[in-house]
Amino acid sequence: MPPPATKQPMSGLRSVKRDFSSNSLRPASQSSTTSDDPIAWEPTPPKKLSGLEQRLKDIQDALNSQISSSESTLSQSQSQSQKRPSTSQDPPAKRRQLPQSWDEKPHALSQRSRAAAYGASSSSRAFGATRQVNTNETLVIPSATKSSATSKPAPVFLSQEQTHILRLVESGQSLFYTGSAGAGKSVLLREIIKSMRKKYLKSPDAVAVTASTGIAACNIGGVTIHSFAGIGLGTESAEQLANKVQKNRKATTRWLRTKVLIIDEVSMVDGDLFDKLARIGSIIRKRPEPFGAIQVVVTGDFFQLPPVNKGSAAVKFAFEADMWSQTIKKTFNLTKVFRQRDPEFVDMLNEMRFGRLSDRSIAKFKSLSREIIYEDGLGATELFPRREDVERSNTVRMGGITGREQVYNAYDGGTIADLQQRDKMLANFMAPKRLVLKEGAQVMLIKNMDETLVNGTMGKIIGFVDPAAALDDDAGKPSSKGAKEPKATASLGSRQLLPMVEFLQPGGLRRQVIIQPDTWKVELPNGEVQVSRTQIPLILAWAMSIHKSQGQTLERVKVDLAKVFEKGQAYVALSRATSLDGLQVLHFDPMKVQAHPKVVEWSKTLETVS
Ligand SMILES: Nc1ncnc2c1ncn2[C@@H]1O[C@H](COP(=O)(O)OP(=O)(O)OP(=O)(O)O)[C@@H](O)[C@H]1O
Repeated sequence: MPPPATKQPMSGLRSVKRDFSSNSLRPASQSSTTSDDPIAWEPTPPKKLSGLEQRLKDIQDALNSQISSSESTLSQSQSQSQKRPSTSQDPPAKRRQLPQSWDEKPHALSQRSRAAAYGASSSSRAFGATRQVNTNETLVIPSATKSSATSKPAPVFLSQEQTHILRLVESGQSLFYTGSAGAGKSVLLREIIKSMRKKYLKSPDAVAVTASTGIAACNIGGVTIHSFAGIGLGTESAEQLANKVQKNRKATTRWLRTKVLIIDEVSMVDGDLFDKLARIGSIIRKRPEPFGAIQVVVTGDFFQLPPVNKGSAAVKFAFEADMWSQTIKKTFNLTKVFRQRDPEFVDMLNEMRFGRLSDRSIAKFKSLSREIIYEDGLGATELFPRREDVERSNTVRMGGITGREQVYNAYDGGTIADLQQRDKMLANFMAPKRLVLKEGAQVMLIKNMDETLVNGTMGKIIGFVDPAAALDDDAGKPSSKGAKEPKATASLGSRQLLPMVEFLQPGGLRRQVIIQPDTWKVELPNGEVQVSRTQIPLILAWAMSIHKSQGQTLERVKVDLAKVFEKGQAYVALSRATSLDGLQVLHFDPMKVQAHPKVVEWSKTLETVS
């Protein structure tokens, strides 16, 4: 029998590919210690591995090989079907030795901490105890038992649609591209930024990377559009703002040197602001064209979060700006959805995006109120509209575990002198100023580390490692290169314990990693670092704000729609999930998932070309 035809997950109006012209658009310590000292890490890690970093790498490598060997032990005692089939071509297993100090401290610690982290479970599986609950109202997701140090997902290749847009940008076209949540807008944007920076290699400040909000800007390594433009809050008229910019040498230079202006998350850019920016560009660059003839590349999804409302004034979207159609010469809609593979879920989300839910989808969303038990012990991330709810939820969960605790205070830097503005900008970083971690805490990685450890990967703290002690045990011994490295700790600064996390990867694979601090920067196109933060790239992940979740891909999501108040919020929250099985929705109400009428109307004016 031929296999049933599989449906390709596509975004809304998926039978058509849109390519519309502007004309059609309307305008580890031994005891329970808590360290609270600031971390004195250097903001920029050295390229060459220092002695300490090399030691951490050795520990990590040894840990990886240990995971592999423990997996084979586990496999033997379990079903043969879980074994990786071995072939005669398999290379012999390479045995790595843990440094002596690791055996004495972190490894022993890791055994203890697992017991603490996973409660009564004596299972050798790291992710929690199993629960034999399976009723009609409960979904039980069994835990996988595999471990992995090196699992690699397929590399991402741009789709034809994405490549086409990239080529147009490379040819100098000003354009806007959109697409539903998970259609690969951010992936494409990263390629566009890379390519544009390569194109203007000799004048790095020619490429201005901006976004509507600080969080979105941080996600793409750029600045807010306000910051780029040098307009403060931007409340004055375009002429007054241009005057202000002209008095600011740095801001004027930025406007003059920019050849490509990238604006991400445009749904949150106010229409009046768009017009003002277009006009300021003309004035500063003394060119009549909008933005003074800078190539403008805009992306975002107007069905997601709208501009922040100014009091009682009606929302004005960027596509309503007078200058929109004069600036944007081509508009594209990415039609293939990557985040969700299940066509039913993709269709449900698209119906929600357009505010046209079928009875079937409503019934399906309502059925998602069931409890989900993840037997590997990693729960869903609950998404809340308000930050206070996020903090309360994470604090309550932290209070419920008894593992050892470590406090990491971020090291902040940058050129901004205005303390209020600096604090505001720092608050946009995903990394908090003060990060409290505990053994057993559910965490999310907030940096891409490699192909499998990416922003959004979930895990649990299984212990804290003292890398400096590991080095001291060998102090005075020659390094692999023969040189003594007694001062290697200087590259990391303090002797603070580093968290060891067991991450859960696609397919249930587990991976243990020691997490080192990382640095986030808000950088102007000329390389000036306005603010920077060095912190451990982890956040507590029992709860997260919907605002911060924008742009994220999450496997386990819980949303209580009773708390959602803004149009687009429900769509953003629910579309973070990769599957229906990993999504719990409480108080589903079709009224809560309305699309903004202006956006629905606007989307109808878009010309479609097959
Ligand atoms: N060409 C591609 N091939 C395979 N996977 C892709 C491709 N493009 C994007 N993805 C994957 O799809 C997921 C969603 O991508 P991305 O975050 O870029 O979507 P988005 O349109 O920006 O979503 P949102 O609007 O929700 O922020 C990511 O996991 C990403 O790795």
